[in-house]
Amino acid sequence: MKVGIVREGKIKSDTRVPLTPKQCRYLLDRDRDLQIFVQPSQERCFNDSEYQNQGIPLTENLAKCDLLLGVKEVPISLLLPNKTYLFFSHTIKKQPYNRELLRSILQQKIRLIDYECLRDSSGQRIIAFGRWAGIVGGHNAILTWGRREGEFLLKPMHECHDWAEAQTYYQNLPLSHIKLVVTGEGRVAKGATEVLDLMKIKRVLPQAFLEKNFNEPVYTQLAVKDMYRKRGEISFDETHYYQHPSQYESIFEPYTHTANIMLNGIYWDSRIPVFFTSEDMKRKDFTIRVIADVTCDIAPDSSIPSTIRASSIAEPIYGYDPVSEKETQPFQSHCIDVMAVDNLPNELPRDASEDFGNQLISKVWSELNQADSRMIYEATIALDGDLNKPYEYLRDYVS
Ligand SMILES: NC(=O)c1ccc[n+]([C@@H]2O[C@H](COP(=O)([O-])OP(=O)(O)OC[C@H]3O[C@@H](n4cnc5c(N)ncnc54)[C@H](O)[C@@H]3O)[C@@H](O)[C@H]2O)c1
Repeated sequence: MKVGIVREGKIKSDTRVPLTPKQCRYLLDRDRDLQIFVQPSQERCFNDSEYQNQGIPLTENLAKCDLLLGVKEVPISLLLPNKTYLFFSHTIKKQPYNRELLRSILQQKIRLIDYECLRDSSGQRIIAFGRWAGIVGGHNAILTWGRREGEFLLKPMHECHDWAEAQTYYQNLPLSHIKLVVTGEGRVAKGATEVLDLMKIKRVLPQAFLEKNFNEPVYTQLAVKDMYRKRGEISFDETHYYQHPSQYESIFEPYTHTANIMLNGIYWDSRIPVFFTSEDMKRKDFTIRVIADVTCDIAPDSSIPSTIRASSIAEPIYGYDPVSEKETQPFQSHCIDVMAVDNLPNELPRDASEDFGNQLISKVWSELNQADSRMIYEATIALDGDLNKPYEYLRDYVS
């Protein structure tokens, strides 16, 4: 098999890679029939010479490759027809901004396998950058609070050499008695709580978070049962909830009167209740002043109405005025600060890429070589110029 690693084209400053130079070498040493080529790039967190030093040839033209690996969406103008591509396509929620991309993939008879759709037999995603998004999201939430309150300046993660350096700043942060609520229990939420634990922010149960005053910074983490209830019922059936989220309503409101900081780490789609509305955000007793929205769906199709755009690593924070519902300068007392960077793992690209490549090698690589792999079939959105069966529901989106 001939594999090509494409140069990232969507966000040039996205420096992540699907396989590090050493991981390429590892794979080559174990498979004589494998060849790997890398498109040169000035931007990658692993530079061209690091690939060359591992004996991986650089080439602009990847036309000879069977499988092309990227991270973010490959721009339409760079797609090669009739190839197999593996990248995050952000099409499965019918995202309007990627409709043309999927159309073009179909027209060019490209086989598209999406990392986001690779799942194990229990339906769990098996490869993701989520933990790193959570780690950087947790860091940025506290960084934003420190700047907003003028309490301290935390070095931005992307200015740290690596994750190990960032951790050295967590020991003695002069944090006031904040209350921070983390939503979700997946990779993002776990990464975020890793940071909060390292900062020695005390973890408390949701009920204590709502009812007690603390003389130290605290956080709580909410599972789905803490965030939703079936309309007209008290008991909560998680299996039923996941099957029919639209029959449920949010019970997040008490946290909007209690928390200072919210870190959103759930998966969300339009069937799922929103946490609060823009009207709720206008209320005087809405205490949340910093929202680190790692989930980062853009309003109005978002669980958080103040996420009106994605922000960038260079300028991660914007203000949101709840009265005008418009963007403002950050760090103003009457406004809420929003951190909505949509490529957070790229603040720690080497750590995140290495972790991602390890997951790709250990959980996916052998499946790619099996013609009848169920895992690959179910993650294949397009092939032979048509939608794959599990993605038939995208027909109206592309037609
Ligand atoms: N901003 C970024 O750079 C960035 C990077 C990676 C991931 N993300 C986003 O973060 C979100 C979470 O990613 P993850 O890797 O933690 O996913 P995950 O699958 O590991 O976890 C998702 C969590 O969301 C919650 N959840 C799932 N279904 C839900 C539902 N129907 N209703 C309410 N909550 C539900 C659960 O707590 C679950 O554990 C995704 O939307 C992902 O796209 C953002």
